Amino acid sequence: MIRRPEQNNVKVNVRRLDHATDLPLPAYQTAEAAGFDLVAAVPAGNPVTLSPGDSALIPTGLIFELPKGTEAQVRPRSGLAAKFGLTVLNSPGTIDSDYRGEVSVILINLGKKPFTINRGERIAQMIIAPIIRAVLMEAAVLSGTKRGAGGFGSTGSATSASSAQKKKQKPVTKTRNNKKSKSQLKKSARGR
Ligand SMILES: O=c1ccn([C@H]2C[C@H](O)[C@@H](COP(=O)(O)OP(=O)(O)OP(=O)(O)O)O2)c(=O)[nH]1
Repeated sequence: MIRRPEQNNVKVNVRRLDHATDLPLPAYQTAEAAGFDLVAAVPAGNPVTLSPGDSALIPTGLIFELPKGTEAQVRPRSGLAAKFGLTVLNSPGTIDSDYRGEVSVILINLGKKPFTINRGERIAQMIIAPIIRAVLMEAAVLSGTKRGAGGFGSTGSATSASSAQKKKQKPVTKTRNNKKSKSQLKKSARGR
């Protein structure tokens, strides 16, 4: 269901820990931004440098009290990913609504150069989203579908299982004595 933006607003209590009181509270940067940025609450005099391939748990100094029925997702910032190869290792990180600990961001440097994370640096973004909780019911028989167990590229690509199957089923043009004619041999030599 598409709702007007103002209908989507939910109040979220957020507590700034002692090591983040001087850092700005997160805020949406545009009227319709889906997420707000999280900043690094690393000590000012002790930035974290990630060498290529390294990862680290970066504190945000924030604790959220998410409303029941919601979650928060920690996602990468595309600018950092595109420019430096810096991304969120477990993206999207899941923040449960009953979590009352500090939110941390697991950053990994997939780039080619070391990247230094300074205090206050915008390192990731957080999206608040509704969740659906399933009531799992064990069942021995499940309803049938057209797809069945097909997956992992079973539809739509030239190399898919179904088109490979079709190729297999293509009738073979036989020549006398089941041998290829000279012209056919020439054609297959050209890769047709
Ligand atoms: O990027 C993340 C992911 C998780 N968390 C916090 C909030 C979340 O509610 C809690 C647990 O996360 P998750 O369920 O992903 O971790 P787990 O490895 O399954 O641990 P647990 O057994 O504590 O659930 O850790 C973060 O601060 N940052």
